[in-house]
Amino acid sequence: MDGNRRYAKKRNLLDGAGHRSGYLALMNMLKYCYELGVKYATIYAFSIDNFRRRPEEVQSTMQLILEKIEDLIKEESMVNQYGVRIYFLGSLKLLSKPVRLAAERAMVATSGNSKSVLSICLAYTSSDEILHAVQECCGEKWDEGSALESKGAGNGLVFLKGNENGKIKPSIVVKDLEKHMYAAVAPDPDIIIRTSGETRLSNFLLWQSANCLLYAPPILWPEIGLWHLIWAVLDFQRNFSYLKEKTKLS
Ligand SMILES: CC(C)=CCC/C(C)=C/CC/C(C)=C/COP(=O)(O)OP(=O)(O)O
Repeated sequence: MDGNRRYAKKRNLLDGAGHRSGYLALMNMLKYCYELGVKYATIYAFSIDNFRRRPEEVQSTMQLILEKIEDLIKEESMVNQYGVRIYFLGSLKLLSKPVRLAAERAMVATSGNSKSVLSICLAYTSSDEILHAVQECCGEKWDEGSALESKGAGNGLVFLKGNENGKIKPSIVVKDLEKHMYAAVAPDPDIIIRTSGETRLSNFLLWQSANCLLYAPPILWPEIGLWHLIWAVLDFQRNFSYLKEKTKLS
C-alpha cells in the first residue's frame, strides 16, 4: 500500500489523513476481491523497518491500525459479511500490548469464518520471517533428535548428517521451512500489487513470490480502484497462468 503519505502531501493533508484514505482504498479493494472470488489476500500493513519512522508517526499509524482492527471484528463488518478469516503475520511481540491483544482477538473472533483468508502483515519483513522459520525448524529437529536420544537411539545431534567431506549439515528440506513460515496459512501469491510505480518488493513475501506477477501501477495507493485490480488479473491470465501450469508440470 505504497504512497499514502505522498497522497496526503499532494492534497495538502496530514500524513495521518493519507493513511486513513489508504484504509478506505483497502476496504474497497478487498470488497472487489471477495466479489470476484479471490480467496486469499495478503496485505503489507506495517513492516519492521517502518518502526524506524518518526515516533509520532509510528504512534499515530499504530493508533489507526488498532482502531481499524476493532472495526474489522464488529458483527456487521465486511469481514463477517464475506466470511473472512483474519491472520496477522509477523513478529507480533514487537507490537504494543493493545495492538497485539487486538490482533489476537481478531484472529480468535474470525476463526469460524471459512470463505476467504485475509493475512495482515504487521511488524513483518520477509527476512525476519525466514529467520523465524529457520529457528523454529532447527528447534523442532533438535527436539526430534533429543527424543531419539532419550530412547537410546544416538546422541542429540541425530538430525545432523555427515556429508562426503565429513562435514555436518542439518537434514532440513524446503517443506520443513515452509511449514514454519508465517505465511503458511495461505498458498503462495499469484499476483503482488505494489502501487506508486515502485518495482521493489521491500522485504515482502520474498520466499513466496518466486513465481508471481508483480503489477506496479503508477498511482498512489489511495488512488487505486477496481480497474487496476481487473487489469492485474487480466495481465496474470494473459501471461502467467500458462507459466504457472508449466512450473507445476516441470
Ligand atoms: C487494520 C489495518 C489493516 C490497517 C491498515 C492501515 C494502513 C492503511 C496502514 C498503511 C501504513 C503504511 C506504512 C503505508 C505505506 O505508505 P507510506 O507511508 O510508505 O507512504 P509513502 O510511500 O508516500 O511515504
